[in-house]
Amino acid sequence: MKPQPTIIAVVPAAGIGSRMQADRPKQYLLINGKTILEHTLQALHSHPAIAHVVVAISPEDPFFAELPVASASWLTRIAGGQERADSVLRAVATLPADCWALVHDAARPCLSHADIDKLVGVCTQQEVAGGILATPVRDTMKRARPGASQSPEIAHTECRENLWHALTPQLFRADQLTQALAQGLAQGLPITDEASAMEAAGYCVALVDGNPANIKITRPADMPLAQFYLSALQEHN
Ligand SMILES: Nc1ccn([C@@H]2O[C@H](COP(=O)(O)OP(=O)(O)OP(=O)(O)O)[C@@H](O)[C@H]2O)c(=O)n1
Ligand SMILES: C[C@](O)(CO)[C@H](O)COP(=O)(O)O
Repeated sequence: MKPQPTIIAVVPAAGIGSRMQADRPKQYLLINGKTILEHTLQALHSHPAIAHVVVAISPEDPFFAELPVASASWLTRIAGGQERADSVLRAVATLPADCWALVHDAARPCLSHADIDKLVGVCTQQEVAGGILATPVRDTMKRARPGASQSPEIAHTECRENLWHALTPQLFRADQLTQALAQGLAQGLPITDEASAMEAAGYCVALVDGNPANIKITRPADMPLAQFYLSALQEHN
């Protein structure tokens, strides 16, 4: 049995939530009386394997300082960057090299402790550089013809065998992730999650079958679904 590593959660929360079309960044919208960000931070902080939380906040953000959690001793705020990967790199680069970074979107509040346990278990017991929560694709996948049409034509059907949706958290050693992110960004690669940087750097990354309720709140239609999942989750975490 490998020793349990020190795990620090990293929460990218410096986005503007443009697709949500709200009056504030989506991580500050309320569900059951708390902001989405507070739900996410609480889900991470309340897990016994997580030693500390680092949250990336936009330097122009006027909301975070008003949250009670802003003064928590278990939380460190750092300035986010232009893109999600920049925010994550800035946060992970502050971590001790030998700890593990558990990177989780602020926009995913419906995270269960069971899923964190599953991810940590695979990453500490399998011979992999790290892993990500993910769910196998269930639907037939279509590639659209390029164009700005609201209802584009189908170009072709993609093979969905071995195709997964990447979720978060994504768990890697802080030193390896820092180097992989910096290298991927310097090369101009499309780094939309931590695993894409680690893959580009040649590392082996595990797919860990996670709960599909762990949705990323992105558009207005996601809010009632997130409220349903959060209410169900709060009986278990
Ligand atoms: N420069 C950025 C951009 C995004 N994020 C964070 O990355 C997570 C996932 O990104 P996404 O869902 O795309 O959030 P936004 O970028 O805010 O949304 P949009 O693309 O609709 O503007 C979110 O918690 C967001 O706050 C970040 O920390 N720094
Ligand atoms: C990291 C992520 O949530 C995995 O699916 C996703 O890539 C974030 O993408 P976004 O466009 O930054 O929301």
